[in-house]
Amino acid sequence: MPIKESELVLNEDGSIYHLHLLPHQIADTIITVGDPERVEKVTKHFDEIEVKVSKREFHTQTGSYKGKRITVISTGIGTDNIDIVFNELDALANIDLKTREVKTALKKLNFIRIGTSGAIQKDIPINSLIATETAIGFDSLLHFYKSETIQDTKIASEVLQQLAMASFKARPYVIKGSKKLLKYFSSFEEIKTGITATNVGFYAPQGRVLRAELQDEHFMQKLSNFKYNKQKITNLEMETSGIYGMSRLLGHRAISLNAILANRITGEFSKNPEEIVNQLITFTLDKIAAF
Ligand SMILES: O=P(O)(O)O[C@H]1O[C@H](CO)[C@@H](O)[C@H]1O
Ligand SMILES: O=c1cc[nH]c(=O)[nH]1
Repeated sequence: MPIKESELVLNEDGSIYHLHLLPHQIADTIITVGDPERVEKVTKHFDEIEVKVSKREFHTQTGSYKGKRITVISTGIGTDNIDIVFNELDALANIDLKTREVKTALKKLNFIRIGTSGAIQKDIPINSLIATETAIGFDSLLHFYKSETIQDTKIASEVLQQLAMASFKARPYVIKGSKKLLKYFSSFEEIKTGITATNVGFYAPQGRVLRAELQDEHFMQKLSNFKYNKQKITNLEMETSGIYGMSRLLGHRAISLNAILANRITGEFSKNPEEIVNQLITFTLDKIAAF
């Protein structure tokens, strides 16, 4: 059955609705970044760029780095955008946009997030790098998909219990990244592995107070005290759970690489965020080229 026009939405030129891309414009290896301006900071290292398309916060460039074809796309902030970006990239790879039928041979894409994050353990320094082994989602994106079989419900129940979360908040879900990509990227000494918590905002959802009061003033303390099999939650950001969830649902591989800009326990913020983000960019590109 062809997918209806209201579900698989295409623009007049046949491109996919929000990303405005055509199937041949994406590579099998895709770097996601939050900030649209970070796309060029990655592709300035490329040997050549063949595609440049921008719509809303979704800026895409495809080209090659040391002979490897790579797409770089900005997602903007949050797992709501991840829902759009991952469904549309998967559609470009795995749905025939002319017949509107799912292809019989499905492609497995490799997703690598180059993002920024805040550490919630004292011993994780600012300007260090963390590869996410396990993501804890405080957003509710995955609950809207049939996803029970891909979730780690044991860790999720522990989170619910140890954090004593109010029942009106979304139930946390837990998803692992790609074992293969984690093994590869964490084999380099520049990067450590960790458990990343993803939440729906930068302020109260990450325990920050400017003027508005927190519903649960102990949330951050409970998050940094959380323990599962001696492992602690290392860092907080806003996309990884969605990226891991959508990748698993759609049969792709994903790894989230985080440049630590803030340490929420010591109260420090990087004096030169650009420098550590650039280090993560060159680290990632070189490792992708050698993969
Ligand atoms: O630097 P990016 O990749 O956007 O990632 C982090 O920074 C943003 C918040 O400042 C959120 O998107 C968070 O996940
Ligand atoms: O503390 C931080 C730093 C970067 N990005 C986040 O989401 N949180």
